[in-house]
Amino acid sequence: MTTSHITVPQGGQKIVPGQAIPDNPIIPFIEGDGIGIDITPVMIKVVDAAVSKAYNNSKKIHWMEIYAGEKSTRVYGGDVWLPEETMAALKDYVVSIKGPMTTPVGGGIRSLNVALRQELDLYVCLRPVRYFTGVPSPLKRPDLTDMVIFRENTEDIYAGIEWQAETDGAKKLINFLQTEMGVKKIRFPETSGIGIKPVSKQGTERLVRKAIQYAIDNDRKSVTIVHKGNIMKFTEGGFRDWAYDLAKNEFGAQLVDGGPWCKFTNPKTGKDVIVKDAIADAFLQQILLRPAEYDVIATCNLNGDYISDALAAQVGGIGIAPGANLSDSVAMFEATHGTAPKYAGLDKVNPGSLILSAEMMLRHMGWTEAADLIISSMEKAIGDKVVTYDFARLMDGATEVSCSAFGDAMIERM
Ligand SMILES: NC(=O)C1=CN([C@@H]2O[C@H](COP(=O)(O)OP(=O)(O)OC[C@H]3O[C@@H](n4cnc5c(N)ncnc54)[C@H](OP(=O)(O)O)[C@@H]3O)[C@@H](O)[C@H]2O)C=CC1
Ligand SMILES: O=C(O)CCC(=O)C(=O)O
Ligand SMILES: [Mg+2]
Repeated sequence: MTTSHITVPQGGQKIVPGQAIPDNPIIPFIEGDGIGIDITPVMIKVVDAAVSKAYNNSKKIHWMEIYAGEKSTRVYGGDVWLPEETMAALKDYVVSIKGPMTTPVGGGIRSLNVALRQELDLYVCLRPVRYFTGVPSPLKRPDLTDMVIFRENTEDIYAGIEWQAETDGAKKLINFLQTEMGVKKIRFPETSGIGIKPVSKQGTERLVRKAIQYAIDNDRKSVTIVHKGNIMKFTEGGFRDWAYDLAKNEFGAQLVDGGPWCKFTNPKTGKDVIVKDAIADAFLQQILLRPAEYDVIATCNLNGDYISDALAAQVGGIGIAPGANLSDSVAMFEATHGTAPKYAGLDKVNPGSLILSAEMMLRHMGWTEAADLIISSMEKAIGDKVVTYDFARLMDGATEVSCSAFGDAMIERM
């Protein structure tokens, strides 16, 4: 493979796990497809301004562009969507941020986003959902929505283990299921595409452990296991049972009123933490009607994907929904939304989601003063009704600004 399209920035230092974050860390970034070209430079400009202001120029991120997706095919040529040196850099530099990447529907390449999460074993997809005062929302009380989603990021049907209808692979698997496994319920075997949904005890436990620990560390009142275990008994149902077992075995949770809900005392606050569960369809209506009853959410991959966008809509849309993909050693931050192709290159969309993902990154690095500046300046810009099109179309008296002008509006308010 051709290598060395990556230029390591002069004067920057690598973040080394277990050591203090240097004042001049090298942070790899992937620009992203579609609106990546609009939002990524704005994110970098806003973060640089916040860091410079917060630390009086004594700290500075050294950004290192690495490539994946469509830009990678232009830089590396032909079919190179995810170069080896990109994977190596993401592992080696430990903390990174990425724009969205396109995944074609039906045929074509499989999701590069999913490939990154699987290959780096970024098993937690962490997506906090909170309300910013002034953001237009379809709810009467959007401020009651304050949840943190822990979406399992490496397993489930989302992983794409599937065979196209009428191919040798689909025929072979369907034949195996019918002849060796006694399966009689495939309604149209000749024309079925077929997929496999792996959900494991280990995968569930490591995700739920992080969710419960987050509730402890952040004084949250409950963890809700969201699943469809009534129908998919051994995958989603397994997820629910393993999650409850973990709460009991590792955190000492005791049954509430005979169960299945349980609770334990937060060792840091002395308060109760409730561990409960909800079936995914009912959960989706309850978060709209009774959002205050939900707090930390732990769920399988596909449920987490749906819930992320639904919850984001409650607090103003995916234009400001941030996220992180985490393993025990690597953290890769990214927006919840996709490449929104119809807006690509128009300098129009909301850069808030990627900027708030960078805010999570700064907090992860312990650069809380810069993170706080990002939050406060975004609150001020929205409070002044200086917003991008997505908010402006729902707000009375708003000043609609471009993607880059919204970044500038934040910087002016730091
Ligand atoms: N992690 C990743 O990289 C992700 C990648 N994708 C990929 O992105 C591609 C497009 O997916 P699609 O389903 O259209 O979903 P998108 O999230 O890209 O866009 C859907 C709609 O959400 C709104 N939106 C998205 N981003 C913003 C923003 N920054 N500011 C304001 N509004 C925004 C727009 O709404 P409106 O039209 O109302 O203005 C847009 O049309 C697909 O290939 C998909 O696979 C999808 C999700 C995540
Ligand atoms: O990989 C993709 O294209 C979609 C990913 C997605 O929707 C998500 O991560 O929320
Ligand atoms: Mg999604």
